[in-house]
Amino acid sequence: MPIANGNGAVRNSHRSMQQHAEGPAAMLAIGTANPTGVVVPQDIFAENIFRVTKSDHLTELKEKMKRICQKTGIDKRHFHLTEESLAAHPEFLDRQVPSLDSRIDMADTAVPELAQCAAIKAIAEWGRPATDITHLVFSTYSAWQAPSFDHQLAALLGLRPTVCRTILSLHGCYGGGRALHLAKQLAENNHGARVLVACSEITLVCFGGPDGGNLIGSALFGDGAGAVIVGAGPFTEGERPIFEMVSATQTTIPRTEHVLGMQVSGGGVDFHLGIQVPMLIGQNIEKCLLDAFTGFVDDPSSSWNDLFWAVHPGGRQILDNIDTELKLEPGKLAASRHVLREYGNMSGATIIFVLDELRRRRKEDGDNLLLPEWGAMLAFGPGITIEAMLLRCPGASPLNNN
Ligand SMILES: CC(C)(COP(=O)(O)OP(=O)(O)OC[C@H]1O[C@@H](n2cnc3c(N)ncnc32)[C@H](O)[C@@H]1OP(=O)(O)O)[C@@H](O)C(=O)NCCC(=O)NCCSC(=O)/C=C/c1ccc(O)cc1
Repeated sequence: MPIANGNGAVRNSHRSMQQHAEGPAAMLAIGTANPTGVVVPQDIFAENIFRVTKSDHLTELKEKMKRICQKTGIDKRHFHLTEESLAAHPEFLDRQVPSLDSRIDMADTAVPELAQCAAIKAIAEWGRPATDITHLVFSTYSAWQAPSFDHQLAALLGLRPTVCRTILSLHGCYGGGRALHLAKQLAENNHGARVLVACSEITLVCFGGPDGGNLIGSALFGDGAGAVIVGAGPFTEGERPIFEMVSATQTTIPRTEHVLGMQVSGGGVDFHLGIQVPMLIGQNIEKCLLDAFTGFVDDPSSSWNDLFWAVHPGGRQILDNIDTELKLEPGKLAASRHVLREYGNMSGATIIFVLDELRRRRKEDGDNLLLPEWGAMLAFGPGITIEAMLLRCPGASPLNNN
């Protein structure tokens, strides 16, 4: 029973949850998933999208789409939307025809189910029952109703009724970074908390026939979901921190709100990716990193190559500009480029794939040999907003702080 104290504040029986945790939060398990139905190789994407949207007569636009696809650094992408479901929803092809309701109907099942696939893998790796999860943070650009996907995912996974749910909507590509940042704060401020982060992104809400404005997004975005279990010490036997989440910041680049964004209309979600996005991110990235890491790393700017890097691969040009601005050695962004190549830009979920790929490479090479001890995680999206996190790979030895 809650008990009011003298100041009117409330003490409840879960006293331990009100205490701070020990040490920084850490990622304890990671899972990812993609729709299995449709995999489109990038070299036939232009032919494919113009055919299925009955746009073959737009020959100049199609040639431009081919040019863009060749520059993306993407080999293939996974999609939920099949040609059969498109045939059943011809309204998806024409932005002028109302289609938001049908898109929401389809997303209502597809988004939480894909999140469930990723979360089941993360929970299995974590090794504890789903009912031990105390908080859920769900991020997606497809949430348009309440109760929402956080509620559905909690039911699908059998989380306890007291799980504290939060849904982040429309953060776009920095949604995964924002969700992890929030999970860090929740885990560190609630003793014993175990936070499930889930990001599930399915392009069906923004799918449309090619027009002058949506070529870039259409050439880049793919479908995927990622899940991470976040917790801080004391760790239970069997819990193994993968990446410690040492410090985190969010920065908005001033006067760039018009450059990158999305807009809901009766015809679905339109996105706008300004041509200046890669340049703006490149120009601002070092200052943002210095703000995030000063005080935690000695003279961080002298040592960008001493870090491992988990960067959201928003587009090939963005990765190239970060390489150039930070003078990174070849291969520093290999995990990001790998994820971009294999899956495209899955918006907020992508950063979780990059973290998973980094830890896979670390494992393959024998714990900690390939990766430096300290690393940087970066995610960007509308705002332009940059989420930065300083990560640390703990030693390979088992951790048991009980
Ligand atoms: C791979 C790209 C697309 C092309 O490579 P390139 O080296 O710049 O190649 P080119 O300079 O030869 O450009 C090819 C063509 O594309 C055109 N183009 C080149 N960027 C553009 C352009 N943003 N516009 C419109 N034409 C262009 C360019 O003008 C050119 O046209 P053309 O001369 O007719 O062949 C490259 O520019 C690139 O990586 N751009 C970054 C893309 C980008 O902003 N990504 C989003 C980052 S933020 C994020 O991840 C998600 C946000 C999000 C938001 C909403 C959501 O719903 C979900 C998510």
